[in-house]
Amino acid sequence: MSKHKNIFFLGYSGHAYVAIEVARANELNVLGYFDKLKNIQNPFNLLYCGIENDTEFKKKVKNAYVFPAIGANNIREKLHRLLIENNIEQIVLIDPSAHISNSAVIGESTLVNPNVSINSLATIGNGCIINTGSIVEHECLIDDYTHIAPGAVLAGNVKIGKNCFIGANAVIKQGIIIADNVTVGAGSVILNNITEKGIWVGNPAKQLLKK
Ligand SMILES: CC(=O)SCCNC(=O)CCNC(=O)[C@H](O)C(C)(C)COP(=O)(O)OP(=O)(O)OC[C@H]1O[C@@H](n2cnc3c(N)ncnc32)[C@H](O)[C@@H]1OP(=O)(O)O
Repeated sequence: MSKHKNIFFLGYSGHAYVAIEVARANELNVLGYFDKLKNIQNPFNLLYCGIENDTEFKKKVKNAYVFPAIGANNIREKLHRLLIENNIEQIVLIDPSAHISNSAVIGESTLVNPNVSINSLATIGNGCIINTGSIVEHECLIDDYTHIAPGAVLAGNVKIGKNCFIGANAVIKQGIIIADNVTVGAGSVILNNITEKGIWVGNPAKQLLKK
């Protein structure tokens, strides 16, 4: 049972659209959004509430959750830190179609999209995105602000650092450890540990070194 019935969003574009629908699937009432600019398309007819760092922000979001719904890991991290600094109520948004083991732990302000599976004893940090249809197997550890894109598969005991992006349909072999700030390309297959930040692509994945 959620403590509040209402929620505001930080950000209102593609990624937020999915998060808003997940919130509604959890019977939360979406009151509006904060962003730098008003979204002209406004597909969900939401109220524009201004920017999140004005002096009235805390007052405006009283008695509601606030969810940082920005795809870029570094911006989502900033917004999550703003929520902590202002002692604002956070929530984990999990689509009802996701399978979450009772022994899994999921941090605040993380979004779990439709048809995800998170298995036994997996631990997921704060402000992560576990995107549509991805699989997080037993005992995986995913650190804060990491995005697991649609269809990616993390086999058992995989450890992924902070601020990583694991591309759509990537596969990470069991037991692999990935450092902070790593990007894995769409469809790539990781068979060895990645110990430094950078971009890895292909099968088996190799570091992408820009010319
Ligand atoms: C709901 C959502 O939409 S969530 C978002 C889901 N999106 C994704 O998963 C996309 C993930 N992004 C990628 O795969 C990107 O291609 C990245 C981040 C790996 C690389 O992007 P860039 O740095 O712009 O690389 P760029 O496109 O210049 O390609 C550089 C080289 O890497 C190769 N390459 C790029 N991506 C991949 C990949 N996924 N697998 C294999 N090779 C790749 C390119 O073919 C190119 O090779 P070349 O130099 O021999 O021609």
